[in-house]
Amino acid sequence: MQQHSDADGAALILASASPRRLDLLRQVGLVPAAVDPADIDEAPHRQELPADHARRLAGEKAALVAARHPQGWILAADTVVACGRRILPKAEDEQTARTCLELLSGRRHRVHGGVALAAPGGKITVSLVQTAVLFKRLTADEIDAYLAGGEWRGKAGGYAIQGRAALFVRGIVGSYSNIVGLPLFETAALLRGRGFPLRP
Ligand SMILES: Cc1cn([C@H]2C[C@H](O)[C@@H](COP(=O)(O)OP(=O)(O)OP(=O)(O)O)O2)c(=O)[nH]c1=O
Repeated sequence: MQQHSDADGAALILASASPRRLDLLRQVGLVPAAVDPADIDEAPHRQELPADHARRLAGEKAALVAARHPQGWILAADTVVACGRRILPKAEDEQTARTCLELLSGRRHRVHGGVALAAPGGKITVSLVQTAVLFKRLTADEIDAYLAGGEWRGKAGGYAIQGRAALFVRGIVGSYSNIVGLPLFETAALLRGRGFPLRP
C-alpha cells in the first residue's frame, strides 16, 4: 500500500500509540508515513463534559505532534466512554475494568470520539463523533470471564467492541469505527475538507 502524502509531499502522520487506529486507517487504504504518539496528561478537568474532554485531548495530541512536524498533516484522536456526564477511565487494572462493566451492564452509554487534524503550518481542526451503545445486562460469570481474557486492558470503559465484548452489545446508533478508536467516515471528511488529497 502506498504511504499518504499531499502534492507537495507533506506526509500524513498518525499521532497515536493505538494499534487500532493504525488498523482502521489501513482498512480504508490510508497508510501514514509515520506514527508519532503524543504523550499527554489525559486526566479530565474538573466538571469537564465528556464531549469537551474528547475534543480537548484530540486537539492537544495533534498540537504536540504538529510542533515536531510543522510541515506534516497530523491526525490525532481520543476516545471517551461516558455514562451521562460521568467519564469512565481507560482500564489499566482489573478492578477498574470490573467497575466499568458493572456500570455499563444493562444500560445505554455514549462513546465520544474526538478527531483532530493539524494541517501543514499548524492550524488545527477538531471534530466530535458520538455513538450510542446499548449493553445487555451482564451476569457476574460473564464479567469474570471477560476480565480473565484481558481484552479490557488500555481500553476506554474497560471493553473492546472489536473483541469478545461484541457479545455484550445489543445495538449501537452511529459510527462503529468511532467506538473502536477512529470514526472513519468523519476522519475522511475532515481530511478532504482541509484539502488533503484522498483517492476515491
Ligand atoms: C470503547 C473501546 C475503546 N477502545 C480503545 C481505543 C483507544 O485505543 C482506547 C482509548 O484510549 P485513547 O486515550 O483514546 O487512546 P490510546 O491511549 O490508546 O492511544 P493514543 O492516546 O496514543 O492515541 O480504547 C477499543 O479499542 N475498543 C472499544 O470498544
